[in-house]
Amino acid sequence: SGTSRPVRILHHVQKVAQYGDAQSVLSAVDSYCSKIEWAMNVGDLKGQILDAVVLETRPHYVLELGTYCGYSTVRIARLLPPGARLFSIEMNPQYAQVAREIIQHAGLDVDILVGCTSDLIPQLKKKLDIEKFDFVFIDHWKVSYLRDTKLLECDLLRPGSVLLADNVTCPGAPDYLHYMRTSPRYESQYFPSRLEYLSRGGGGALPGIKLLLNVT
Ligand SMILES: O=C(NCCCOCn1ccc2cnccc21)c1cc(-c2ccc(F)cc2)cc(O)c1O
Ligand SMILES: [Mg+2]
Repeated sequence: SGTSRPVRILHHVQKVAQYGDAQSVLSAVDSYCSKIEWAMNVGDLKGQILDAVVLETRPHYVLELGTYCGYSTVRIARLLPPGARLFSIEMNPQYAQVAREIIQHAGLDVDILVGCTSDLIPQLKKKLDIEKFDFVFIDHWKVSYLRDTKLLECDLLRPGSVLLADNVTCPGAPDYLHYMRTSPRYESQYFPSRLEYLSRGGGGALPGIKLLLNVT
């Protein structure tokens, strides 16, 4: 098909979600990805963990690594107090544009930075007039989690900053997981969950088989 999966998700959101209503945007993405085609959004089950951590942290400066369609970006932004700033890094310009339109449909204001984390993170201090990030959501290349966390440690984190990472067991970020569990700099907590959109809601391709085909 001509369009990309994120574009098909955007069209669904624009068709069924109420403009300015973040919850209806999240529900539209979740119903599309449960019933029509799987996509790698953090999803509603893990999204509830994300919500709880954001609410507990009450962050003012937030960084997200891996925007994709902007689903987790909307999840985070809808819970931030006015004046808080959310920056999200996406390397794929097409995905970044879809995310901007989904975030706009939710009535939220987020800065999407297009590029690779390894290039952008060292520039953030200078580029953005911010001191430190209070909360970081990590959901990009699993092989880059540890390297980018160490880049963040060079002066973008403070005592009490919270990092939350998706997929540390599936697909997995074993080096990151080991580092966070053994480094004296961090208190680590593991939230057991399930891969997004796998509980069969009926309809749509059986995601397990499709996913395995994709993975192989
Ligand atoms: O791969 C995943 N996410 C990453 C996307 C690329 O991110 C690239 N990327 C985005 C900004 C950015 C900035 N710098 C460098 C790379 C940068 C990802 C994959 C799965 C998954 C699970 C099971 C399967 F069978 C197949 C896939 C699930 C997830 O929840 C994920 O998040
Ligand atoms: Mg993920």
